[in-house]
Amino acid sequence: MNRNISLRLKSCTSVRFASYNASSKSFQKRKQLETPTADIPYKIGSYASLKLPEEEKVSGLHRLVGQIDSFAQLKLVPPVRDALIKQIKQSTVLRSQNFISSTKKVKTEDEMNGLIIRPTPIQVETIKVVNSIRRTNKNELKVFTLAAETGSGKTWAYLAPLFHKLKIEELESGTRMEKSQIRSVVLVPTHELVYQVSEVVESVCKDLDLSAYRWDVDSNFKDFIGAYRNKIDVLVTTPAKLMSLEKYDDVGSLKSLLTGLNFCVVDEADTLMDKSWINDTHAALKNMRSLKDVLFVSATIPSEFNKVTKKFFPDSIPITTPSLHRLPKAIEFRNINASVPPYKGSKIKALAQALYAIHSDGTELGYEKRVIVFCNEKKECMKISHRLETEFGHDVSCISSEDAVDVRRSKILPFLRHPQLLEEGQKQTMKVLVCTDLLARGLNFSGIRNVILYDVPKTSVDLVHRAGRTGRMNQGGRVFMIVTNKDNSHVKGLPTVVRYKRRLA
Ligand SMILES: Nc1ncnc2c1ncn2[C@@H]1O[C@H](COP(=O)(O)OP(=O)(O)OP(=O)(O)O)[C@@H](O)[C@H]1O
Repeated sequence: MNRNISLRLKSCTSVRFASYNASSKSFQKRKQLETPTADIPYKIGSYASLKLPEEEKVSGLHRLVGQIDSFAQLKLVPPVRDALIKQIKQSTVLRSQNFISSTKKVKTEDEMNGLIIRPTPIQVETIKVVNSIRRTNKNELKVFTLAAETGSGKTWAYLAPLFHKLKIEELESGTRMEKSQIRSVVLVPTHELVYQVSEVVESVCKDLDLSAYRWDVDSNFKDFIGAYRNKIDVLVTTPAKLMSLEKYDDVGSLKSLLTGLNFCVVDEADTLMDKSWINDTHAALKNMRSLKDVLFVSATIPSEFNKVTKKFFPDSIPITTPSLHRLPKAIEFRNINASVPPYKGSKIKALAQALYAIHSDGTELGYEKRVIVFCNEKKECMKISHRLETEFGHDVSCISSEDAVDVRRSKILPFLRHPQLLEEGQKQTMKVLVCTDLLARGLNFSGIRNVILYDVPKTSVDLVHRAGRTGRMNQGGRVFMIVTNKDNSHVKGLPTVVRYKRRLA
């Protein structure tokens, strides 16, 4: 960081995050709204954007969570269980703060080191329900809507039953398993997610002697068709990219290409079922005629998504966790009021000061710090990152949908991988990523400790996704939201809502 600027900032104010006058009327009013005991859902915008399934449909599942403490208690073929545990261990960051079952109070040394992996609530529920549904009609379509808080291990919640079913089918059909088919597909909204999910899928497929294929912008049709002729066990792609297969002469029709496809996951379903994506998602699903299991997976259930799934799949089975629509408990949430001195209404100054405070707060010792800044509008991102770089000397990357996919990937990578160790005696470094949440949705940023919301998110859905890039899998994280006096009391009350674990609506 530019030394002059950091000194100026330091002299302006000590590390300062806004506080409110506790005697003011608005404070008193807010206090009433935030009564910790009240389990009334808390709205961010002017209307409720989130919806919960009926209590009686999920209460039995919630009871299950306390009863199961090990993957061994869940119905999974042993190679799948072993591969799952191996992959999770490889991907864990900062082992000592890894997920440890809350039902078990005494932590052994292995647990403290992250060597014992226990299923998270959403993993318990999904594996139990999807793997145990007994079919009267073996070919009957079953649709599941699976929703749990961000960073709670939803990827493995759907991959475990998917791999389990693939292995069971193989055992049942022996050597009669047909070639030239796609057996399952995982649909995600962005190329970044195709990459992230397929990395996990590919590594597990190797252990399970299955084949994975990533059909993405940089894939080549000749390779794809070669893989298809040998059988693709898991295809990872976006709905639009899947539909693009229709344009190749060798394919004939997408329906025939997808004959034999039994299992489909629609990951980040709240995005893939919203109005800008639904046409592609719907078109892709319509081409899958032999589906037996469809899993819609999401961190939130927006009202619109709830309406659409109810309309198309009235018998869908909800699988949700007790903490759905609450921010992860490991998150500490604070507001920064940009209307007060020294910012005097300048959000960019408030942001620069927050970054400076994070940079010098003595946390993450020995590691490069990484901070993610979310804005509401694409065009704002460029402006903000430019000013942070030129006026305040920060090391900033800005993701834009106009960047080529590989450029975007290289910008995001330093934030996805584990934090880098600094060399002995090296001065603290810090990288900043400025983006909108669309490109960051679902990305498993590894060990990110600080997120800044430059703009107040427009809905609870946006808030959940953005804040959820930190505090993943019970690792601690801080979220700072820049507010102004113009924001309403509901917005200003969010830190208390998060502290008391109130549900968002
Ligand atoms: N049972 C477990 N114990 C410990 N770590 C786990 C477990 N299951 C998954 N993880 C790890 O937790 C991290 C977050 O998982 P994942 O990305 O699946 O979260 P998610 O619920 O899909 O989040 P989002 O809603 O943001 O997409 C990953 O690094 C994953 O390897």
